[in-house]
Order: sequence, then C-alpha cells, then structure tokens
Amino acid sequence: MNDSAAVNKEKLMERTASGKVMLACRDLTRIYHEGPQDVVVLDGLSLEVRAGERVAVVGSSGSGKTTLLNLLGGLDRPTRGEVCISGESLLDLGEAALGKFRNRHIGFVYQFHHLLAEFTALENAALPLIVRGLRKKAAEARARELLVKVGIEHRADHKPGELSGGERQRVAIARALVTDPSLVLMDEPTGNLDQSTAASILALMDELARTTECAFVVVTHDTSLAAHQDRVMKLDGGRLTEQL
Ligand SMILES: Nc1ncnc2c1ncn2[C@@H]1O[C@H](COP(=O)(O)OP(=O)(O)OP(=O)(O)O)[C@@H](O)[C@H]1O
Repeated sequence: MNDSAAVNKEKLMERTASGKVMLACRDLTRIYHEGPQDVVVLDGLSLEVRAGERVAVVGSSGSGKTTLLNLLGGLDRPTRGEVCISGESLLDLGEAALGKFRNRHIGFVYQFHHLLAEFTALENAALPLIVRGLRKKAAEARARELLVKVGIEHRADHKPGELSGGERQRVAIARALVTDPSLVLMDEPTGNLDQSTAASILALMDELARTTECAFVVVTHDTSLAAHQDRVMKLDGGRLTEQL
C-alpha cells in the first residue's frame, strides 16, 4: 500500500469510528478476471452512510448492485479500494475475524434467503445469536420477538420448505435483524411480498433506523421502496450518483 492509500484508510477508519458515519468506502473497484475479457463492474466508487440513514441503490440489471453489496458486507474483496464499518477496515480482517465482525455488526437479507432447510423458522432466525454464543432459550426468545415484528410468528415451527416465498423472506429479515446490527444490507427485500406485508417491513425499517440508529443499504428495482429511503443512489458505469 502506498502512503496516500494508507492515509486514506486511516481517515475512513476514523470517520466510521465516530459513530456518526456507519459505513464509508472509497475508490471501490471490482474487476472480474474469470471470462475471456476482464469485466470492470465497479470503477472507483465512493459511498458514505450515516448512522440511522437508509440508502437505496438502484440500477439496471448487471450494473453491479449485488457485487457492491457483497463488497460492503465483506463477502467478496475489491480489486482496489477500502471499505470501513464502525472504525474497522474490512480488508484488514482475516476470514475468521471477518466472520465475527459480520455477526456482530452486519445483517444480510439476500435475494435467495439461504435459510437452513432442516431448521424451523424460529431456529433459523435465532441462528446468528447461537453462533455468537447465546443460549438456545435466550436466542429463541429474541428471535420470536422479531418473528412477531415481521408478522410470521404463527409459522415459527415450520421449516423453510413448508413456507411460501414471502414467508421465507420475512424469516430472512427477522434473522438479519435479530443481532441488533449497526448496518443492514438488503438485496430486493420486498421482492416476494404483497403490498401490505411490504409496508409492514418498511415500517419496521423506519422504527429501527429511528430507535437503534441502524443504517440500511437497500438494493432494489422497486421504485416505491427506493423512494421510501432517505437517499436514492443510482449505480451506473461502476459509480454511484445521487438521484434527486
Ligand atoms: N463471478 C463473476 N465472474 C465474472 N463476472 C461476474 C461475476 N459476478 C458477476 N459478474 C458480472 O458482473 C456484472 C454485475 O453483476 P451483479 O450481479 O453485481 O449485477 P446486478 O446489478 O446485481 O444485477 P441484477 O439486477 O440483474 O441482479 C454482470 O455483468 C455480471 O455478469
């Protein structure tokens, strides 16, 4: 790392350690080398998200939204650039430390929920707390509260295979929120939900942003979901621009 990159990283770590800025990334670049041609998906992108702020990321199919979420959550590493969350540079962390960091600070809602088929909805929602070392009873009590909030408590004892797409989505949202994360990354969180369930998820996000200062980065094609966030950023040509 050259001197100016090191200074840049120190600054980002300081900014996100203050508690006001939850997430900061600079010069984020991701080039895929897998095919016959290099594909530059993100090209020097920067973003800051404050505590309690909700940011929508929109963009055409293939513009790199999922790639961006994966980098912000430390599920993938950038070709170049920095991602800092809560005073920590994700690129400094090895796999085990990164896993711990994610469990402590970040909630994920993926497009394909990744629920464990052999576990019930309640057990799935409680899993991040079990991983953190909480006893089953305490973890499940907290998970049940979240299932109530997302309106799926009546299916607590059902396994994912016995749930509809929208019901699985809600379990995934409960699982993402169960650890009281400081940052939640969502990929099309309301994609499978009817209007009234989607509205209740939006209300829950509002409540959390207000009461816990949790920050959200929400990737979506849903214009009403995007309009509901504090800021809408469009991903195009590998960079973000604010939509006014
Ligand atoms: N592992 C990979 N190897 C090579 N190219 C990839 C890889 N993953 C993604 N891409 C390419 O990167 C680009 C961005 O993909 P990404 O999934 O981030 O887009 P997206 O905006 O989330 O799309 P969608 O809205 O359709 O989900 C696409 O052109 C895709 O083909």
